[in-house]
Amino acid sequence: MEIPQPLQAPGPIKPITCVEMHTAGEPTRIIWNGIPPLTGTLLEQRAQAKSKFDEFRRVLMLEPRGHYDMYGAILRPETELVASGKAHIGVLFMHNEGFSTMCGHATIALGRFLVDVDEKVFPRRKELKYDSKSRTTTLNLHVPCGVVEVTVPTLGSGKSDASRPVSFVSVPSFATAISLQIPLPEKYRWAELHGKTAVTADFAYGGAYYCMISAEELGFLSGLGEIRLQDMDHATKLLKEAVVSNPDLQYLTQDTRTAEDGFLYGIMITDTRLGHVSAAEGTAAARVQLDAGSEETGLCFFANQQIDRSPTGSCVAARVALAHAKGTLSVGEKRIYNSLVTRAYRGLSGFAGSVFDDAGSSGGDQRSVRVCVEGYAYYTGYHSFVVEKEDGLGVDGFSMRDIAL
Ligand SMILES: O=C(O)[C@H]1NCC[C@@H]1O
Repeated sequence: MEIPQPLQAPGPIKPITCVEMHTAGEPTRIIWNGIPPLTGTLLEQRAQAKSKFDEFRRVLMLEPRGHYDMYGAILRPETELVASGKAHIGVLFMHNEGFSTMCGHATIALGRFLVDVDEKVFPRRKELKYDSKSRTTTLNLHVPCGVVEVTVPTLGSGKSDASRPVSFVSVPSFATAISLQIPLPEKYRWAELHGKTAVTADFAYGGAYYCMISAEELGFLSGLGEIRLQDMDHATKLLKEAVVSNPDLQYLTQDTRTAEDGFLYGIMITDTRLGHVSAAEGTAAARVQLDAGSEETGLCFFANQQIDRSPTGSCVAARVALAHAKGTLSVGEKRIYNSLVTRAYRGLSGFAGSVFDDAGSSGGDQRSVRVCVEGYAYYTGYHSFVVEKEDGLGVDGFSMRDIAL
């Protein structure tokens, strides 16, 4: 793929150049040029991005260049694991509130992008191995939670093949609590509870920490069949606050390499009653399908109540680890995870998730499994962003939601 040249904008403006993709409807703004100087290990680079250059995130994620639900990936060609040969390239993930530890949908998009670009953008591109039997290229991506192995379908020309799914193998993933009662002090209760003072939920890690709760348990008795976004936003926000503020529940998110990464990233509302949808039921004919035995739908609120359009790859890893811990998904068995978008638009495909291997058997944590997540990503365009010096808004991105809600 030809990478476009940055705009030659007037004045002392540094253009930021991005390629745009979507994975199951969720955007990834891949930033490859105009990135501020970040040095050291990947986590040190993330700390500098947070403390010194937060305007870089705000200007690209928030309005008028982004929107409340925008997602970004910053390429980091130099990291400690790239230097030691354990990874080919690093990446930092960002969203409306800050930086995340892992992102599956962006990993799927990055897989295609990194196979398609040249050494100018991806210095170690030449080191990637092409397997002619499976017609795939594999690469190791250094993400804040560790290293994920990405397998990208590749055409004879060396470019990525959009007609087959990209897959990645997650970092060791595990359930942290099954059917846990979460007490809800009065200030954390919402209308649909109708007097209930606690809810039951599951917790799991898939590179980031998630809480899984059924729509019914939240009080939405029609499940995700009736989508009440604002009410679900309110309920998940309160539930997250109830978990995060409860000292007895801190252990649920404290099992990571760094204390900074042990936080509850998202609430996934599940609905197992919404099983398979035939192509005829969707709004578009199915073009791509992943084969799997079972299928379920979810809606994920993450970061500052951002809504994932995709089935949330890192949460698929968490959900597969959870299903395995519950004994409902055996090694190698595939399950399809839909988002509301992939359920509605059957021209898109959900993510397939399966237990890849038992991380415990290779010397890791006994409870952990590595999960294989598969999905499709597509290019949507490219941007060269500028900020003119006369622009009164400067680099202060805003969100209409903060003003209006
Ligand atoms: O697919 C994922 O894992 C992500 N999508 C947005 C929120 C998560 O980081």
